Amino acid sequence: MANIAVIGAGKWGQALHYALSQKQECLITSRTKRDIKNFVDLNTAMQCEYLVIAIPAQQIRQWLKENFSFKNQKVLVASKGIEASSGKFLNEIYEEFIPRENLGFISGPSFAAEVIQGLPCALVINSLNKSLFDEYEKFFPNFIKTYYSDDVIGAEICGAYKNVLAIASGICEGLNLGNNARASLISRGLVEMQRFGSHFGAKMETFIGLSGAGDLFLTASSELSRNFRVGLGLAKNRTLEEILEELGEVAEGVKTSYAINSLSQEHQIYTPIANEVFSILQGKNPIDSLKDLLRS
Ligand SMILES: NC(=O)c1ccc[n+]([C@@H]2O[C@H](COP(=O)([O-])OP(=O)(O)OC[C@H]3O[C@@H](n4cnc5c(N)ncnc54)[C@H](O)[C@@H]3O)[C@@H](O)[C@H]2O)c1
Ligand SMILES: O=P(O)(O)OC[C@H](O)CO
Repeated sequence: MANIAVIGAGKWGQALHYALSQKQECLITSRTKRDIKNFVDLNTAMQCEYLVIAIPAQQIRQWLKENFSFKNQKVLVASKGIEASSGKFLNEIYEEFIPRENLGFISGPSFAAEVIQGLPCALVINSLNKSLFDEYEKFFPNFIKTYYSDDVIGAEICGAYKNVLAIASGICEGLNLGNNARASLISRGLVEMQRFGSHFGAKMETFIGLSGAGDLFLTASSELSRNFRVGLGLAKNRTLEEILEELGEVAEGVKTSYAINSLSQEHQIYTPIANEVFSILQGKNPIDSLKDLLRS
């Protein structure tokens, strides 16, 4: 009988299901039935001791309220984002439903499209409970190297913030600003997200590791990133509605930029790149944003 299940059968849920099926049977469930091996209904999945939850950040609170009842499950959160309506980090939302010692958060550079092909990758499992890492580590296949960190807030901020910076990088690419501009944007973005993170207690080392620089470099330099593609579309003056409709998948950086904009105002944190992404999403011309960034 399988003891591990993935909840959410989008791109990342399916890739994690593929990876976690290499060494043991792994169940998967979703709102709509899918033709995937070991697809089960939600109730069956919820009987598992280990649950990997891969649904978009903005839907998590509602999903937990409607579907989750705690029976000592050990939960690995696979989403990357900050709740826009409240500015809450995912660990704060999850802790309203699940004790923190039963929670872990995945971070690091990991395009689902590559994981589902079994290409090598390295991930971090972040938890205040090291034994949760020890238990989950055994489930991962040989092509994924797992690292442990207890910096839950640092990993979360990296995973969420880099999506906003990937939108900025896509805009930079779409405007043909060149390699120098992109390298400057990415490195100043790294400094910016570290400044934001340290305000909330994140550790410096997290930003220079897989969760920070690793995921930022990946997402901000490839068209495989949905967030990067949102930026490309914005640079071509396409509307956000058109871009998201064509994407057909979640681009967490959009709503996360709203959350960062409010949090940075509330806590007086200097976040110029994220603020410009927010303004562009509100209709500001990207060229005006560029001029303002160069002046600030
Ligand atoms: N795709 C990747 O490469 C990747 C890698 C790492 C992390 N992530 C993160 O994983 C999360 C999911 O991304 P994805 O790529 O699977 O997105 P996706 O758009 O491919 O799929 C999202 C899934 O969530 C489900 N969903 C949407 N609203 C829901 C709700 N209210 N209740 C239950 N399920 C709901 C959808 O049915 C869909 O199956 C995001 O936070 C993303 O940042 C994605
Ligand atoms: O396609 P994106 O932009 O959602 O990025 C996917 C992953 O977070 C990369 O690690």
